[in-house]
Amino acid sequence: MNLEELRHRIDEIDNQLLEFLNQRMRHVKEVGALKRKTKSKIYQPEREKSILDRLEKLNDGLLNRKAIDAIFLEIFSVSRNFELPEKVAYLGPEGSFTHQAAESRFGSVSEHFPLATIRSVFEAVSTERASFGVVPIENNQEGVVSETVSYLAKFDLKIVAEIPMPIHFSFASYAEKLNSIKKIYSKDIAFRQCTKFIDESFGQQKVELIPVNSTSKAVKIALEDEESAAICSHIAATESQLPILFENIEDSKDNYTRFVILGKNLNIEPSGNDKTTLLAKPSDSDKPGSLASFLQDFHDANINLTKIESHPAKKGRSFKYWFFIDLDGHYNDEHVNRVLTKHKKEVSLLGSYVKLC
Ligand SMILES: O=C(O)C(=O)C[C@]1(C(=O)O)C=C[C@@H](O)C=C1
Repeated sequence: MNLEELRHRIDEIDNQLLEFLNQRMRHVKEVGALKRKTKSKIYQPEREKSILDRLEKLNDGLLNRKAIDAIFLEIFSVSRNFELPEKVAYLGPEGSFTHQAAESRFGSVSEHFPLATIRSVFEAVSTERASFGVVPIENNQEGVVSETVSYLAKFDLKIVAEIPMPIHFSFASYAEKLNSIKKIYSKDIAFRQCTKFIDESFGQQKVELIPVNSTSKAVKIALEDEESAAICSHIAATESQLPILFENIEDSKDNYTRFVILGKNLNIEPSGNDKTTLLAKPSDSDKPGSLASFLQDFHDANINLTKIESHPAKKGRSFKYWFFIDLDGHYNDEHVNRVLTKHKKEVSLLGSYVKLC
């Protein structure tokens, strides 16, 4: 087939795709109407995951799982916006890794808006200015984002989904040669995570590393000054059209950040592969063995705790700690529910959601 014939075929397939997508949206609108009547929630990540899993199994063509996810997550996003326009607050600024994470899950049709602090994302969801909020909760090189954990304890919000995302840094600048660069701007965490690249590229050369509040801010400064560069996200450099000189300059290729989606409701159905997050404040925590006996109940119920981190309770002058716990399973699973009910006075349930990492 020549180019013209191939394009003709593609056009015909696109026409059919459009017709099918419109058919799909008609059903989605009916689902939306049903949900309004029964007051059930629009975003159902466990249903989306089961569609993606089914399509992956069914698929015998060229598309891989990543491609299927990219296409269908965008379709789900359009669907949800048909049912009810979605507003998503994220920890900004625009071009931050949290922005990238939010768009990867909510698609580009949803309205995303950046907020300057983690606290303001929590407030936006609490006051229903946003239907969902996206914040980072931990990085596998740096540990937990304790601000997020503190606000999970303070606000009455739930984790409705998690987004694990590989963190890649780009090196962007208008400079034509590396040796004309005198200053590099970035967040201090990014400098820490790109030390090999900086040492190897600028070991002999005098270059100033200047920490700023965000990698997007670093891009803005580097746009104005050809003798400077930014270490930033891919999205931040490309949106501002700052040329990327090197990609993936991070020391560890296994650098992942886990983001969480915050919502107001807990009612996410079990998917069969779920994670539950809790904040535990074991009573009598001053007594020897109280934490051990609390944990023993999880062990006895055959519940796998995948994380336990102590977190300052920030109550008065005392040095009391709470425990931030992740476990395998859903709060509706019989064995999980039994232990949570036994400890209901000591435990705040932060959410059960599809396990992705
Ligand atoms: O099945 C539903 O509950 C829908 O609202 C439809 C749909 C979809 O597009 O397939 C859209 C949003 C939900 O998050 C899950 C699935």
